[in-house]
Amino acid sequence: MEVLTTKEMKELDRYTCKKKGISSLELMEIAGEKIYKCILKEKEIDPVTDKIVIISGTGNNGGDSLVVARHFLEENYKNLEIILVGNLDHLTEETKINLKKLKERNARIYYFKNYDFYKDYEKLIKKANIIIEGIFGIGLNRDVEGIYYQAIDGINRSEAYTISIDIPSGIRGDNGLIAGIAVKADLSIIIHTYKVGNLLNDAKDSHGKCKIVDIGILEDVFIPKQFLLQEKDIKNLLKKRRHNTHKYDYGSVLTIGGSIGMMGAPFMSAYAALRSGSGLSSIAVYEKYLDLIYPIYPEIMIRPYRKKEEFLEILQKKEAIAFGPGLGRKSDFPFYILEHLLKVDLPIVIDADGLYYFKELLNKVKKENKIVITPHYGEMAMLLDTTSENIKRDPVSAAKEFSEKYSIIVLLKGTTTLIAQQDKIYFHSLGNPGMATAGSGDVLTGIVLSLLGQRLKPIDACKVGVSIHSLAGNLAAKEMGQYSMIATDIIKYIPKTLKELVK
Ligand SMILES: NC(=O)C1=CN([C@@H]2O[C@H](COP(=O)(O)OP(=O)(O)OC[C@H]3O[C@@H](n4cnc5c(N)ncnc54)[C@H](OP(=O)(O)O)[C@@H]3O)[C@@H](O)[C@H]2O)[C@@H](O)CC1
Ligand SMILES: [K+]
Repeated sequence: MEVLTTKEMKELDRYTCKKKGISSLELMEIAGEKIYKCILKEKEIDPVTDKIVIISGTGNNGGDSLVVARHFLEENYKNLEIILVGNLDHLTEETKINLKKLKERNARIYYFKNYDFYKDYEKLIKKANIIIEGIFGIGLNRDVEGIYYQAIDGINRSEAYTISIDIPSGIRGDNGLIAGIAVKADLSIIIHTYKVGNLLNDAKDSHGKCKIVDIGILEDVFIPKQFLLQEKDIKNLLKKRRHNTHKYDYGSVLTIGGSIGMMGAPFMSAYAALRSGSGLSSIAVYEKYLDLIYPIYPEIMIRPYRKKEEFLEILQKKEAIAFGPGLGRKSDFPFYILEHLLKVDLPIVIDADGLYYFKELLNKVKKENKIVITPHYGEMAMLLDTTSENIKRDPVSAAKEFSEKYSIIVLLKGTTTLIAQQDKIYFHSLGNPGMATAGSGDVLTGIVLSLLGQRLKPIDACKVGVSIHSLAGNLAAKEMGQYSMIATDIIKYIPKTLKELVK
């Protein structure tokens, strides 16, 4: 399923109208009807006892909500009030026409034009047990203030079941950030497909359940570049094992990492790799730190190195490398190691402190390198010499531009994780907030490492890797709860996840 920018969505609206020979009013009519039907499918509403308030803005999102209102009215829903928020001079043509149609049907319409109306607004909302809001859609272009702020605040104070049209009002369509305040919906009915703002940053905390409605948008000349990853997209990428195989067929993988106080990180990566199917999994650790290791997992080999020759020896027969978990930033040796790794033809996943060394060696990256980097927003900001706030504002461009510039895959971790391969972006949105816990990233690194070692293409290793990580994380959250789950719990549920995925 593709993910659109707001600009692309608007262009497709226009294109569809032109190609089908319909007006944007007619397209709004289709949207309104589909939204109305979707509401009734999702929520049982009694025409006599339920109290519905529909809150409309002056733009076309409001227009959609007014069409919905008309359908309720025509189907004899008795307790229906409509509140129009904003200056009537700003009504779009389509919204103006739909308002007129409601007036002709004697709908109960109220106007929230200034602060004086707030008390009445509160009263109306208090009575409602269902709110449908179309204050702002993807046309939101600045912070929410004044009566708009009050309108949204009122909705959030009420206990009514809240339905947002296209996107909860106050969420920015292109980055999912809250513009001062945003509706907290129970259900969001998204028109045509996900827009970027339906997925990133604050989106998940405001949308509630998401439903998509098809309004017949035409995409015949549109080449999508952004996609939402779904379970079906990764299902066939992992094959059943053949009998006539041995451990080297599943890859011998190596995690390079560990330093004082951070020995758990490479262990989690190496162990997650084993649980994800690697034939052999080793840790390369600087000899100085050897005494700090307590070998908790007997299946993992520990390979100390002191000099370059010893390190080269360890690399033999390895299929893939993870560079960075718990590596620290105190020594220069990792520079030499990474410099060497960039010269040999091995897939490599770079995470955590490894990214700090990688930044210094960016000029040595070659097109033929198979590199995956797995930064979170803070690490992406470090790589781009900017702030996390800037990355939040436009994570898609940050990941895309970095991937394009260095011909590497950027797996940018967040509430929705992005995987950028040049100009193509995959959104992955299945995890849960319990996964924001120490070592969770090391586990992801280990899973991706394992899949690279099993010779999946780097892009597929990322797609499958984030999916295994989140699905295992969701199982961990189910049993341990989001507060208590820890990174090793995610590893614990990799087996169950893989059993489901490879059938
Ligand atoms: N064919 C169609 O037309 C179809 C349309 N569709 C629907 O249209 C929606 C997009 O509609 P839209 O572009 O009219 O903008 P919308 O989201 O309603 O915003 C309203 C206006 O508010 C203003 N404004 C912005 N920020 C503000 C702020 N902070 N505080 C105060 N005012 C602010 C700004 O106007 P401005 O003041 O900048 O002139 C903006 O234009 C889309 O989400 C979908 O629901 C679909 O049904 C498909 C068919
Ligand atoms: K809305």
